[in-house]
Amino acid sequence: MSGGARERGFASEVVEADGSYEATARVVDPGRSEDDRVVEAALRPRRLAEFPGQPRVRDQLGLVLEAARRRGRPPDHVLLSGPPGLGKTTLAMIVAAELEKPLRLTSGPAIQHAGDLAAVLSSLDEGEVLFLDEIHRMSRSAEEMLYLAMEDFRVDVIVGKGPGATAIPLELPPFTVVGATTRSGLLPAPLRDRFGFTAHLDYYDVADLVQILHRSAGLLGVEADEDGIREIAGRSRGTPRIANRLLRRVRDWAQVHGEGHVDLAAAQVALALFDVDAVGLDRLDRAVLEALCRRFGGGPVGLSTLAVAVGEEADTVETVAEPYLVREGYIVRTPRGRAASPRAWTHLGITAPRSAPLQDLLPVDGDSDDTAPGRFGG
Ligand SMILES: Nc1ncnc2c1ncn2[C@@H]1O[C@H](COP(=O)(O)OP(=O)(O)OP(=O)(O)O)[C@@H](O)[C@H]1O
Repeated sequence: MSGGARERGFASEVVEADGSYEATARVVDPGRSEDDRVVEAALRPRRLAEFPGQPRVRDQLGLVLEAARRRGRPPDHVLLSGPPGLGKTTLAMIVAAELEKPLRLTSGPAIQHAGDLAAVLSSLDEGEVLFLDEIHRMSRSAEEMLYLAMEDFRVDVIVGKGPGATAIPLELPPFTVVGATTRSGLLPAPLRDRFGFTAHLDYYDVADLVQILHRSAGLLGVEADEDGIREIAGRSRGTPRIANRLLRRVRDWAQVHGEGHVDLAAAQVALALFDVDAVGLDRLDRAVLEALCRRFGGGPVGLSTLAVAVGEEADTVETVAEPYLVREGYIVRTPRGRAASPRAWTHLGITAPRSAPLQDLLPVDGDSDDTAPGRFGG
């Protein structure tokens, strides 16, 4: 996000300070790496009509924006939720482009004090779009200031300290907030209520990813055939960011080992080289499944024991491998630990022992956030 902002020279840009987009060696990581940062700016669809997938969100957002345009007023504030890499930043940019207004970008972690937010809000021009990424990570004091600003287009600037402090109201021109979050459950209700339009982005199905990959291949000048694109789409975990990244790795392979043409064979060999299997699992994912099935008879086994078995930190297993494995139904989180589901045994090509715990285990309630268990129509 911030790299793209810099390239476009937006007037106010706040770079996220928490390292949440830091580079990662995992080719199937849904987070943004440094390498992605550069390429993503070029691959983002610019208008709603060019945005493949998420048809409901696209139609609803299109209606909200068109109505606002006809009224000549800024639209309601927009909240976009969903896992990383599905297009929240892209849609925020599209909102501004469709309204033909500038976009300001900042993020929750960058707004730690109400004063930080006041500075951004007071510099907005009429109709501008303010993109607040990771909005659930804003400080409480900034959140309270945002309620007022979103509802009444006003901020109270506190002058002075202690008993002598006074609040000076500052009128703001009407503007639109586009908030993005991977954890909508963490947003306080009063903040959520200020958004007139809320959309949840879901994982993409393979057909949508195929469309996205064809478009990206065109923009990158990569020759790619349908079978090659399909193969990449099927391994992309329902996530456009991962799809675009895998396409670049297959293109690299094709350029070094062939004529640069992305076809089925190139996709299969290149993605095997990068340890991404036919359904998008990587080495860590498979290590977790192998340990669970081969060493612990399918579980249930505690997270820390499982982590030791795969030689990783418990936190890494829980936050990096587990969300996708749970979402796709390979493992189940139970009150007594992690258990392999029938899909895990099938994927490893092992027959589950009769004693394997399959049906009698219930998932733990309240485990989910926007990044874990969901649906992937791949
Ligand atoms: N529907 C789509 N069509 C084409 N490309 C897409 C689509 N959605 C996302 N992308 C591409 O995927 C990449 C990641 O998208 P984006 O940065 O908008 O995701 P995000 O949801 O904001 O992620 P994060 O939560 O990490 O900020 C970009 O290169 C973008 O162009």
